[in-house]
Amino acid sequence: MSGIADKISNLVGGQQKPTVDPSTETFVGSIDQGTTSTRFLIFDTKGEPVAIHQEEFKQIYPNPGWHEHDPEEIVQSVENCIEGALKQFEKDGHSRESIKTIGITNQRETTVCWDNKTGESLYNGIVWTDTRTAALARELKARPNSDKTEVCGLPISTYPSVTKLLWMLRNVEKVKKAYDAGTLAFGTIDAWLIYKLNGGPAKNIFITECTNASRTMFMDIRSMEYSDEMLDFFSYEFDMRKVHLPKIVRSADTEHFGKLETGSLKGWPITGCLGDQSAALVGQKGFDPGAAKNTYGTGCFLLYNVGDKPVISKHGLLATIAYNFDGKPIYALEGSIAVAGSGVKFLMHNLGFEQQSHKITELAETVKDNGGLVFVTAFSGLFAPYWIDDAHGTMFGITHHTERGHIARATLEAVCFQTKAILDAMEKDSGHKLAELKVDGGMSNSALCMQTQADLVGIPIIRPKMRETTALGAAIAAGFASGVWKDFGELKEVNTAGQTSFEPKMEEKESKRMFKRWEKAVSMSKGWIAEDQAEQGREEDSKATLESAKKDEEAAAKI
Ligand SMILES: Nc1ncnc2c1ncn2[C@@H]1O[C@H](COP(=O)(O)OP(=O)(O)O)[C@@H](O)[C@H]1O
Ligand SMILES: O=P(O)(O)OC[C@H](O)CO
Repeated sequence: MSGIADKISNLVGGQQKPTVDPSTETFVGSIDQGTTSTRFLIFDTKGEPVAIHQEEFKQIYPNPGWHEHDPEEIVQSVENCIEGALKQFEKDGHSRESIKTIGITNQRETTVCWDNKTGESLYNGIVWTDTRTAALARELKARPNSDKTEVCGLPISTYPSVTKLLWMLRNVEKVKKAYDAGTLAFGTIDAWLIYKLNGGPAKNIFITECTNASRTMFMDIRSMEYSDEMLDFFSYEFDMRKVHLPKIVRSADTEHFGKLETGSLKGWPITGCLGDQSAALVGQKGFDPGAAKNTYGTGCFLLYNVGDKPVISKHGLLATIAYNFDGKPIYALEGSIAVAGSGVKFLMHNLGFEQQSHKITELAETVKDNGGLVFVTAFSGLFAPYWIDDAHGTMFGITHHTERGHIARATLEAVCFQTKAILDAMEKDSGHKLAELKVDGGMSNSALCMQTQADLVGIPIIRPKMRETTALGAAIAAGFASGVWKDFGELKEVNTAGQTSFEPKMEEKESKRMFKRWEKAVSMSKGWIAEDQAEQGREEDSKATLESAKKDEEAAAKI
């Protein structure tokens, strides 16, 4: 159970509350489908969550560098969370009729392929962190005119959805068959959820929201439509126009997202959707150009609002859609870090350090500094601003003095160093220095991590009391579409009370020295996948897929 869930259940104290007249109350539901867990929250109009249910789901790592989710399990987790939160909500005396609308926010880039006749997924979802496409990304980069950042805002890497789709077309028999039959549907998690929650093929609501679509590499970030140039570029082996791509719609919309077709909220409308990092920017009310937020979840993502025109980075950042409520898109510069909380989980699950995340912070507090240890947590290569896909996780500076506390501390510091590198790049791209940085996400619970962050970037780090900002952002999008809130002014009081400010305390000389060591470690973490290994990787991809297909067939034969 998350901190906020603890808080709510403490407030509720297990007691039955008197029933409140639904006509005097207004709430907005929010589905938050993250990388490691799903949540459903119900917010009041002051942006306070009054009910939450959270469920973790399976992380599947079939081979080194591979990371998958079961798409059906994800849908089930959403349905379970809705039921769980609603039960709590009604136990507290509220009526489901007072929930006006529902928003969705989700992990981005993770790619699902399904058959649009049966509505069944054809393979596990390939998660945004997955690096099996490193060789494929290199192959794409080597093609003529492969720098498409001007069009879609993203560099070619293992990260965007397109490489995951191409991999499935090459390696997954069922996906290839659906492609040949003309029934192959592709989508990110928003599209998959909207399709399934609306009842799948019966209704065939096949749409994607624009902040999510901007992570596929198929969308022109200016026109907000699929780009012919991008579709042509990726159509050298398979024709991208033969794959069904969902229609791109705005983030706040009363016409296209449909409604829930099952469960206790059957019939409730969905009127908002945002990729999770865009949602966090909205939840932090980063509506003005120059506003920024950094979300420390499974990964860590810094979004900087650049206003109504995209800024194409020259320093390793991404251009992305921040949100589009009314047909006038707002853009952001983004610095994406692949490993943040997942580094903490790695220490817990792979190295057996502790069993709870906050204990990793406590372990890090047992030492006064990193003891000279630097941990480049490049488990998925290194994302922004470096984009080194052949980097692997590497620890430098180990001596007889090194203990577990140093490793825990270096794990927390890794995300702070990368954030510093991203802020430096952002300053170069935008010509502005941030005055403060707003933060949220699970790992921002770690005061040690946030203090280290302030020390390394030299500006105050502002952490709100209510840190479910991602879910709040989706609720805001849905609430705007359906008239719960009418303008940004009405959100002035939302989530402002009780924030914590971490002020920089470290001497600049020391923070510079630490950062220099980090940069040295980054340069030494490169080149861990040699060309021949990359090729071998491709052969192994095919072998592994054949094996998994064989297992599927054997399982099917047993039924
Ligand atoms: N006190 C803490 N110290 C360090 N890491 C933490 C702490 N609390 C939570 N985390 C980390 O935060 C991550 C979960 O954050 P969350 O925002 O829920 O992620 P997501 O939305 O990606 O699923 C986990 O990886 C967890 O290990
Ligand atoms: O699950 P998170 O919060 O780390 O976010 C995942 C991102 O959307 C991936 O781009």
